[in-house]
Amino acid sequence: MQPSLIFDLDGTLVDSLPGIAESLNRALAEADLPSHPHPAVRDFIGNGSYQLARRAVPEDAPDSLALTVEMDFKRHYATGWKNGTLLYPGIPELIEELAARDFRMAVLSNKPDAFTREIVRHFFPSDPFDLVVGQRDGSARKPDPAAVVPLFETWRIGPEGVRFIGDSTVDRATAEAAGIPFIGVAWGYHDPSDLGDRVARNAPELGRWLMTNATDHE
Ligand SMILES: O=C(O)COP(=O)(O)O
Ligand SMILES: [Mg+2]
Repeated sequence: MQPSLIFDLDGTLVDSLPGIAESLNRALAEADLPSHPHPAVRDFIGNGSYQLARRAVPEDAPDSLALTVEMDFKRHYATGWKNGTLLYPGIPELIEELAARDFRMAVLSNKPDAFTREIVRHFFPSDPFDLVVGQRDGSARKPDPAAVVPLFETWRIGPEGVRFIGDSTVDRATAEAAGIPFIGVAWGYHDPSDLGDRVARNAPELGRWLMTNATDHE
């Protein structure tokens, strides 16, 4: 039986850095704050939109300013993501092949839930995921292992039947805390050397690992 697969979104399925950086820098400009180049914004991504804003404003800025920048970021990103989000090479083919082989799949992101769903719907119109979960008020957020509970409930399985695929130390920590085997991807926003000993260099390699692993467990 194939394992069920949890995919991270930003930095794993899609390169969302250009759209995030553009919307964030517009929000910062509105608050008369300096903008950040893309490599800096890349390091702010991973813990959701509030942390994105918090890391982008001066360290001694009050939380109220970070909240304002977060709100304005979301306002710009509601339309801005469309011009600055791209699928990584090989990802649509990989997801299609996994779906054809009856892998059960989900997306778990720290991105706000509405954006997560909209982006997944846009890039994966065939609806290959059983569940798409983003960040909602009051819901558990990666690296809290409780974030994966809705997926276990949907699939009615425990961690041993699941694989977690992500680009960040946040994903790795979530998987480890939940007892799920983790596979890192080297093309995202974090140093691959921080992602453990299974880090795929490209989508075909990830596909081979996932499909071989499936056969191993049959
Ligand atoms: O937007 C973020 O901060 C992170 O999003 P991700 O969990 O899909 O990588
Ligand atoms: Mg990510």
